[in-house]
Amino acid sequence: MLNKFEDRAALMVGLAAQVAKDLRAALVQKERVSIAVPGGTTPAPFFDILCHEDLAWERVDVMLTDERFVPPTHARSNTALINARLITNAASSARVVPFYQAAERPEDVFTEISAGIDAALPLDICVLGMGADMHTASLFPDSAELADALASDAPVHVVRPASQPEARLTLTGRVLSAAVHKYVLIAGPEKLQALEQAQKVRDVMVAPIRVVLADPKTQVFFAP
Ligand SMILES: O=C(O)[C@H](O)[C@@H](O)[C@H](O)[C@H](O)COP(=O)(O)O
Repeated sequence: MLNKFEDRAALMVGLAAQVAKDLRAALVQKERVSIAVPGGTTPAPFFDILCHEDLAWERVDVMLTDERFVPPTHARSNTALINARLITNAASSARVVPFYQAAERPEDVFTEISAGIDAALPLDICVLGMGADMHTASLFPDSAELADALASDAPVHVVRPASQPEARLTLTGRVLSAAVHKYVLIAGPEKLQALEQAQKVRDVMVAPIRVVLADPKTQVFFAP
């Protein structure tokens, strides 16, 4: 389902209201609730609104959908992004599930990070971004590891997409598609065009966003 908003401010308010509603409903049913959120340049205004929602954040596990394997001091760190913009104000008591640990290579800390993520699964809510190349999380069409990252039984996978400057850790296709509530947050005409293309393409290797688009319950939140 496509939820179109008149502008980006309304988009971010609309998605924050939906996610807060889902969190509150899940918190009535479960002791702990888990949510995965994207990095990148789009979601920060969404985080700025969601972080003020009055709910039992101390019972919420927050994780990324993917992380560039760079330290939190790095300008491209998604961990730094959510620590600054989401894990603050009312949401400061949420528990962040680590996606980064200092190491030469992500493979060196994979077991520990994977175990921490696994303990917080299945996801109650997953908010995903999407690139103009129809990637989502760090499931990129130009990644030699894509087939394994889609099929893996592990919760995360190390990928080294040709188009990206650093190695990445991404939630696997299985984890993303198993989330109870799935949302895709996109803005701008280029992303809408990519979405329309992804809905025509049947091959998840060409359009990795199909890991969630294939589920008719997935909701897309869009503004021009
Ligand atoms: O690490 C990342 O970059 C994100 O998690 C990634 O999956 C992002 O959602 C898309 O690349 C869209 O990024 P933009 O929002 O910057 O267009």
